[in-house]
Amino acid sequence: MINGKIIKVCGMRHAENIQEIEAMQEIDMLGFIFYSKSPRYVHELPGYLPTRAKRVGVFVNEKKETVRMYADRFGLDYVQLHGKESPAYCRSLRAAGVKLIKVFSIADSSDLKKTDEYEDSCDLFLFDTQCEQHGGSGTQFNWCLLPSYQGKTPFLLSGGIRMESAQALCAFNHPLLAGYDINSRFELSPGEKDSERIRTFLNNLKQ
Ligand SMILES: O=C(O)c1ccccc1N[C@@H]1O[C@H](COP(=O)(O)O)[C@@H](O)[C@H]1O
Repeated sequence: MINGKIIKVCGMRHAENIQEIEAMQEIDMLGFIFYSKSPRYVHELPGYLPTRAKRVGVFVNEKKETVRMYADRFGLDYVQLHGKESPAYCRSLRAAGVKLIKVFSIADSSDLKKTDEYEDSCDLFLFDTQCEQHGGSGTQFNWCLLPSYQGKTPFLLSGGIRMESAQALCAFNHPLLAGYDINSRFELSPGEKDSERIRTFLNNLKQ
């Protein structure tokens, strides 16, 4: 955590890279993408999985049985849902013992209204940029829309966060901002994170 905010690094898949990134004690969550159309898709069990950082599995409109299978096989602490999953779908996975992050793609403030029916069904929301590929666009959305979020579920901020975003992130606040999720802007290649860039970003967040 940095300044009380969760730090999540998403799109991991190589054992050594996972170990290297997990060694940064500020990082709380590591994400694994189980969406086969993603360039970060995890097609085989990595030789190392995090033991300290929480494991987050990312899915898009997947069958519940498949999500449960991955949750068991990878020992997932959280599932992060980027598709059109319903509140009932979220509740039923949560009842099976996994924590739930529901993603909302934000293009205008009406998209924030969609969170209403998911209150009490999720542990965290995640606000991301609207894009065709469901996530990993590397593009930032307009954070100025977020003050109109008046729900009660804490949220992670995502979508195109990059090293240069640190100053703007420090200046941005919301009572329910729980943390930041970084992904494609910190890569050497899809699914391989650049530890130096991440280290610099974390240091900049501390200032
Ligand atoms: O990264 C992907 O390829 C991806 C594919 C499908 C769904 C989600 C995906 N990633 C998530 O997208 C957001 C934003 O990423 P970025 O910073 O814009 O690259 C993040 O939560 C990733 O977990």
